[in-house]
Amino acid sequence: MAAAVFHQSLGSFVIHGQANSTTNLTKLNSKCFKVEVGVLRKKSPRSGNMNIKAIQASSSQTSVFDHISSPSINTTEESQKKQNEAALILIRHGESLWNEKNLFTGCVDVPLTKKGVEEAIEAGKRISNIPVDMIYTSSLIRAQMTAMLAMTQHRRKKVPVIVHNETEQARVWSQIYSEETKKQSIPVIASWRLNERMYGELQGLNKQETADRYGKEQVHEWRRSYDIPPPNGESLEMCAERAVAYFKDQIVPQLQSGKNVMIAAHGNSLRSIIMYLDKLTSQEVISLELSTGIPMLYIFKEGNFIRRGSPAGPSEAGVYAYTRSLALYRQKLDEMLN
Ligand SMILES: O=C(O)[C@@H](CO)OP(=O)(O)O
Repeated sequence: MAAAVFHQSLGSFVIHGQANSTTNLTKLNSKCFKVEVGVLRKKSPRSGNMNIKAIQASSSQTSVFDHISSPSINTTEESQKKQNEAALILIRHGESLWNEKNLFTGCVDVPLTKKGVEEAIEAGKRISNIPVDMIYTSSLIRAQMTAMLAMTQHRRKKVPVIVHNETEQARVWSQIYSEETKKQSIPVIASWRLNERMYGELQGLNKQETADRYGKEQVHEWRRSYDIPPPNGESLEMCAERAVAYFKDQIVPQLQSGKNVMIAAHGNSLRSIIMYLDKLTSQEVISLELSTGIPMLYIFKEGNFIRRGSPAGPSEAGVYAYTRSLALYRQKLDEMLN
């Protein structure tokens, strides 16, 4: 079960899955207290001012999430733009073979473990009622596997199709010649800018052995500080320069046009994006931990990102109560599929 936890003393929070997960490095102490998933009022003043009832009452617009076949719920691109509302799902990849071995991975391209595959499928179940129009992944296989496995669970059953624009030939050779087939597809765009932070000379080293050798504090600084890079690697700040820039340049315009977006990426590239979305300070981001395979939902509305936390299940009431659009989308899926 996912939970978001405030760290009272630091005023920041962690997002984690199983308490005993090997990838969850967060130690919860007595100063931490749980809050309802997705209601991070303290760190999200924009969302903190709203309660669910108020939001239900205020969201009387027509749906922006509807690309399913019923004509009664289709909206034009123009009205989507006007409404300016879209879902944003972030997923850290499932456990990789090097997570399992406790090795620094960074930009080394290793696949998921069996547990990672299961985590990705579970993540997919949790978001199976949330609309997805575009998928962004890093160029690394663990993020791409996660996105594809998660989408096998989506109730809408659109087909994720990797966009190949790396050369003109690749672009031409991967064309789809049916408008109907295109409509039933979800473009998947892979970019190295969403890759894990490049871990430099730590890549391939065992995390425990490195801590034994250089000291726990030094290794924690390399792993979690904002601006201290590991030897010949990227600091979180350097990672943010490419990942957040990509998010702002490529992904925000899609959200602004009403497209619902899923991003499958990595612990640190997502930490940098969440730092931007939640306006965390460089001190607060130190305590931000993401477990493997836990989806997190934001609503983009009127230029703001409103954190909705992690859907614990495909029908979690809180998620759907939040916007009329999401509730309608889910209802239409129920009607279509039942
Ligand atoms: O090894 C890595 O690439 C990352 C993510 O698994 O590790 P860390 O938790 O140290 O940032």
